[in-house]
Amino acid sequence: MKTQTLGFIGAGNMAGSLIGGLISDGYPAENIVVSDVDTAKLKDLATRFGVQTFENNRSVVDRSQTVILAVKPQILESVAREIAAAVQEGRPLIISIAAGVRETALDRWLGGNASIVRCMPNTPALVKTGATALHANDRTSPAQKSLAEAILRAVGVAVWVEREELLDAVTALSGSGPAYFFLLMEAMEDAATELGLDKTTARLLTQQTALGAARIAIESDEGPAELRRRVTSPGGTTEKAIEVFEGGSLRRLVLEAIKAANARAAELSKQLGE
Ligand SMILES: NC(=O)C1=CN([C@@H]2O[C@H](COP(=O)(O)OP(=O)(O)OC[C@H]3O[C@@H](n4cnc5c(N)ncnc54)[C@H](O)[C@@H]3O)[C@@H](O)[C@H]2O)C=CC1
Ligand SMILES: O=C(O)[C@@H]1CCC=N1
Repeated sequence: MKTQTLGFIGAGNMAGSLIGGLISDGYPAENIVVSDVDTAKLKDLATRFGVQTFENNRSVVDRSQTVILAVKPQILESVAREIAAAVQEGRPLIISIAAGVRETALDRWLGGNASIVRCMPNTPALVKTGATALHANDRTSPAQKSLAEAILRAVGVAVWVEREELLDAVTALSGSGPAYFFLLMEAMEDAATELGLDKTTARLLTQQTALGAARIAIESDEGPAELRRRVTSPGGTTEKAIEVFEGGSLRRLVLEAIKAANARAAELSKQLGE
């Protein structure tokens, strides 16, 4: 996989996260090409990672065995139509990371004969701790599926979903999910500073607590409910905090938030064409 040229159209947050993760996994920078309409974004990625950059999307498609479409969902149709003439039967393999854009719509915009893997990664790909779910259209060969999986697995975990619609749920869970944890971290930091800790100490303790909790959750055979119980001494401090969270319907709020993100993904797909 690392000998093939991998192209990115769109040099924003998610492209930067994937490229950073791939390069730290040993993907040669000279085999990564990137295009964007924003030259400052291209300069940033070239400086940070040493990748080759182009202002023309076709230049990336022409050079690549695999192209990752990393533009906003609303821009994807115009980009796909622009590169359609360069997309032949099954080549290059197209990987779309756009939220809420269906494979059938993308295939139509690309001229109707593309091998498409649609996936939903997340920004922790930058530190090789990404979580990605993938789905492929019928035209994608087993070798192309393995290639897409290898690319995403290089920057974290990668799982396949059976039905494409489930990518909306994945988007709501792990695509957007890092932001939910950051929100909780922000709130915890603010609370700690209100209790008198200085900002630096509050941040460090919050970050390490998040990391520690995630690592225990990953390494333990037990689920989060049991791990939580182990922190919660009867009559102690955690119990009081958990009572406040439960009393404030945190679970209902989380359910509503994730359902709202899921609904937005479905709405995007209706707006952008199915
Ligand atoms: N940011 C995130 O956490 C995640 C984002 N995604 C998906 O990734 C895609 C990109 O999102 P971000 O990186 O956050 O957006 P972004 O706004 O940071 O990056 C998009 C880039 O596309 C460029 N662009 C705009 N028009 C273009 C054109 N015609 N040709 C080439 N490049 C063009 C922009 O200049 C920008 O640099 C979206 O479809 C989003 O749904 C998926 C998973 C997570
Ligand atoms: O907020 C968004 O629409 C994108 C998709 C998942 C994360 N960021």
